[in-house]
Amino acid sequence: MTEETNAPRSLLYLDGVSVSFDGFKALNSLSLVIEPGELRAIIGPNGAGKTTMMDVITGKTRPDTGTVLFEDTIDLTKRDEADIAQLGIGRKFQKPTVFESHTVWDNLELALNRPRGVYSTLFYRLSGEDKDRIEEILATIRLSHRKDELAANLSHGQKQWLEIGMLLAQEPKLLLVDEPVAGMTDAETAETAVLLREIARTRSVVVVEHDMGFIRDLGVKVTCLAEGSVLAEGSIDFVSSDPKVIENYLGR
Ligand SMILES: Nc1ncnc2c1ncn2[C@@H]1O[C@H](COP(=O)(O)OP(=O)(O)OP(=O)(O)O)[C@@H](O)[C@H]1O
Repeated sequence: MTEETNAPRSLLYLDGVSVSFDGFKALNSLSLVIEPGELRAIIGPNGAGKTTMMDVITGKTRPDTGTVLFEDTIDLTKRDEADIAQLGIGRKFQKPTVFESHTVWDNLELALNRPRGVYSTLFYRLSGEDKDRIEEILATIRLSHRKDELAANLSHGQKQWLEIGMLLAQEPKLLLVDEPVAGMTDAETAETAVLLREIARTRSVVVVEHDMGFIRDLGVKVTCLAEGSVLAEGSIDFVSSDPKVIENYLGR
């Protein structure tokens, strides 16, 4: 028995999820469970269904069959994309999309999850609490020393971190991150593993990556997808020594 009896058992629950495009099964009875506070790595060859899985979770694509539940009871297949974002699922696409002509600070301020509407937008003043939250995010994303810099002047890796920070400003319960380290320097890649582990102390994170060194650095449970379903799941050593994974992915 845990003390928090109301806490969800699974944050995200996918069971038997299938999606077809013109008869081709992009997802083929995919089942996956993410626990509250879990950091999970997803690997798999091109076309394995990783992006389609993210699209199903965020409501961009409707599954043909299967169950997709958030916090045990919320049926995500019945919600639209805006609803799902509001429920606390944030998604970081591969390319950074920050406001280049704004400062790092302003990018985070714009992303803060605060009441919207004409009145609140016109008369909104940043509270002390909001400022503290922005400072905290800046520290998490390693950009405190660059807060007054225009986002355009950041390195590619720093732009990725800033966008992660903008998602954190919305306090997601689940953060989906697509190939964050593509194009990063080795130092930025190593730092990103540390950063995501820190973020996962306060929320769940699902990260899709091809960079096996980075996946190893993360040191978390790995799911390998192939042909739209789970091929193998477990520690990186377990998954990377699985003959099916070697044949379908690592050995290619
Ligand atoms: N909107 C669509 N219409 C038709 N086919 C699609 C569509 N979206 C995805 N597919 C197909 O579904 C399969 C799975 O694609 P998906 O993008 O989910 O794979 P992935 O694992 O993310 O691959 P990658 O590592 O290359 O990003 C691919 O064969 C792809 O061509």
